[in-house]
Amino acid sequence: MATTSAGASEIPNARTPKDGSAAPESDGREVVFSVRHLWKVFGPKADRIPEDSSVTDLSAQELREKTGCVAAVRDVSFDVHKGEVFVVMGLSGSGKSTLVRCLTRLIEPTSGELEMDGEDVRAMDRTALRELRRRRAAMVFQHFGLLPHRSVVDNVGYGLEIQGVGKTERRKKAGEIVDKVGLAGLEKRRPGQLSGGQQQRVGLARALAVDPEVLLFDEPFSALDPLIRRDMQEEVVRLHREEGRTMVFITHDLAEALRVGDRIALMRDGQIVQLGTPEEIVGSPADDYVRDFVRDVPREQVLTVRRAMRPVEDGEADQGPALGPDTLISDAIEAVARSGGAVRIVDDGRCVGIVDHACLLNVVARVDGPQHGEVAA
Ligand SMILES: Nc1ncnc2c1ncn2[C@@H]1O[C@H](COP(=O)(O)OP(=O)(O)OP(=O)(O)O)[C@@H](O)[C@H]1O
Repeated sequence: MATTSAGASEIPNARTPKDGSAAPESDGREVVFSVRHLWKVFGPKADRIPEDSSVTDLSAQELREKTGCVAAVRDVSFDVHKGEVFVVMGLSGSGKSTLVRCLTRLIEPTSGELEMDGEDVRAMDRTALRELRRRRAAMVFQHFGLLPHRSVVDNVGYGLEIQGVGKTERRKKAGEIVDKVGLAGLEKRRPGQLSGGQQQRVGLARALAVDPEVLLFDEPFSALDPLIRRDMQEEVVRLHREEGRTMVFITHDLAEALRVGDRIALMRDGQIVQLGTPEEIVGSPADDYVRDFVRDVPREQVLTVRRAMRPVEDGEADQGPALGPDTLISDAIEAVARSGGAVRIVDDGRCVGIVDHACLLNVVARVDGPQHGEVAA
């Protein structure tokens, strides 16, 4: 795959044909949620909208004027892979919350296919749905909904209580999770005696206590001040690294999306305009909207040397310092500055490219040099 084309051919398109021929590829990875042609329409005769080809291509505003309906989610298809942090990002009103609530049918989809672990979620009865929400895909909300008269440890154990787990076992398990999220020593406090960040940790701990396969976060940190927010983002990344739990994370904050996401689905007017890794979104924006969105991102902190390296010339393959192909441009800049010359990019013992001052600067300055895209990763 050429470095600059990364993502373009892999981006699952939100508006895939009805026959599913362009359904997203999962690269052989295990799929937790599989979503195909999902629609959620609010308004009169909403269920007719996805079927009616005379209105499905209208803009959000035209659709509203013509039908009185809002298509909060429009023909969206994607997979969430096991063990990834899948971020749903977009401006206010783009459909993030509606889409994620559709995954566990907290909002009932209008049409489309929806599976979790191969099971048809739309066909589930009330009992199966309750089980899904309680044990399999737990939601962490922005307003954490803690019980004010209960202690931290009892709030954390609440989900276990609902499951009928006995008090001793509940307290033991809740105590372990309290430690895990950095609340040790605060077990007996009431939520009102905690800071916003600590309360959010309790909310997170409560979701973790039931050991769900997937954690769904709805803008969990947007009410927190920036430093605590940063702390919580690191907490999520740490938990994810240690446990490999699958997470779906809604945010309208690009920096947050880039920090926590393995892949990001960028939404606009109910559609996914681009789905890719942070590097693909920042390095190969799908259209002007995405380009505008990522314009102020410090590219050197997101892009790797794969996008900067030039072909190896005679005599360069065996000498000089080496870096891995996943090294961030910012780290490579430091390495090149220290070495005073070119640095080899070595993958699996093989020199696959070279970075020097010029090609690193080209990426930072958004100049596509002649080497750009010519080196196979
Ligand atoms: N119950 C409803 N009835 C009618 N329209 C709705 C309803 N819920 C959401 N919408 C509309 O659907 C669109 C998507 O809303 P949604 O809340 O999913 O967006 P969002 O990206 O999560 O926004 P925010 O970041 O502000 O929470 C918006 O235009 C919203 O007004």
